[in-house]
Amino acid sequence: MIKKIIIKDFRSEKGVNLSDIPLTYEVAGPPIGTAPIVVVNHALTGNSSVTGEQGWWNKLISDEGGIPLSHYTILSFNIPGNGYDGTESKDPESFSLRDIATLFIKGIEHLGITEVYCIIGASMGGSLTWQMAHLSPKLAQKIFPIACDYRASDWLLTQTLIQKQILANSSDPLRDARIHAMSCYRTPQSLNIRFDGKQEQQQGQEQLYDVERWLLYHGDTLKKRFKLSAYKVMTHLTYSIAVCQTASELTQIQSDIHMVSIDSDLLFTHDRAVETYNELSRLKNNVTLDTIHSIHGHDAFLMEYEQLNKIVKPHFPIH
Ligand SMILES: CC(=O)SCCNC(=O)CCNC(=O)[C@H](O)C(C)(C)COP(=O)(O)OP(=O)(O)OC[C@H]1O[C@@H](n2cnc3c(N)ncnc32)[C@H](O)[C@@H]1OP(=O)(O)O
Repeated sequence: MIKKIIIKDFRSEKGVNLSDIPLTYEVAGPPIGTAPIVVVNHALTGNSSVTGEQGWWNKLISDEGGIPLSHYTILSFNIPGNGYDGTESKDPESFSLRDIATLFIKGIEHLGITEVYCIIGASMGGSLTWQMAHLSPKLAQKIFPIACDYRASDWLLTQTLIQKQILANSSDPLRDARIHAMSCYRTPQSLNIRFDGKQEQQQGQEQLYDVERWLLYHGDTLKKRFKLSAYKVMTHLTYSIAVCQTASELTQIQSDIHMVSIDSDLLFTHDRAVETYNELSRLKNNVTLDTIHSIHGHDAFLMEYEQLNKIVKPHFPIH
């Protein structure tokens, strides 16, 4: 069930004073106060529905997965304006990722939570995890930033600009932005092996390669469940990832840091994660980096559950 709290006074990074910001969230597993709390941050097109039949990370967060749902309280906020929180943003650039992290921290305080066991998220949700821990260095015992970066790389800014151009100029902006995004979420190898140049005959329909039909399917599917205004909000948030300028500035985080990277990720590339880890682990003891080996690229955080669960599980013991 989606619940709502109101954040009373908030000054955004842009310097705008805002009052009464609705922040919606879901809780799964044991009620708040009865088990260690895990805050889960969603990515670009995600939402607060993490677990259960429709939950987007239900293969990670379940008694069979890496985070046993019977033993950990899962708290997940909707990013304001993501289209699942009942609001529609008039200005997609009103919040930065740092603003969202501040709002989530205020939300946690509002719910009376003083200790968080873990903050976890992947992709933009992973960057949000870095940002929350950087803003509130003692908030969580451990953090899991997965397939993400603490600062938008020039490569990510390149892809974001393409996304913005498509959103501004296409006659079917959400579909076309999704198609381009899917090409960043997979690898050439993943698509080449899967589709192998095939072209299924479709009676009475335009003849397309299977990969083209798959891309169009994803474009059309997103249009059915996502608002254009929300996609613009989320695209701006991706653009605004700027926790700090150098990895050494992340040392102020007091939580144990468990980074996870995907060796074939074309969006948040593995070499950047290794650089961050090398710099951080030189200065700080409690940092680890695990690598998911996959041909699929960025999407592997939603596909390679055998590996992801194996990495995460030892950090979520059953008490
Ligand atoms: C900055 C950030 O935060 S980025 C992070 C954002 N990440 C995302 O949004 C994730 C995007 N990726 C997806 O959504 C992926 O589909 C995943 C990772 C969830 C699942 O990947 P896969 O298991 O390979 O599934 P796949 O992509 O093939 O999707 C399956 C669907 O495609 C359909 N499909 C498969 N092949 C074709 C084809 N040739 N033509 C048309 N449809 C097809 C299937 O019928 C199925 O439909 P259904 O979901 O309605 O049942």
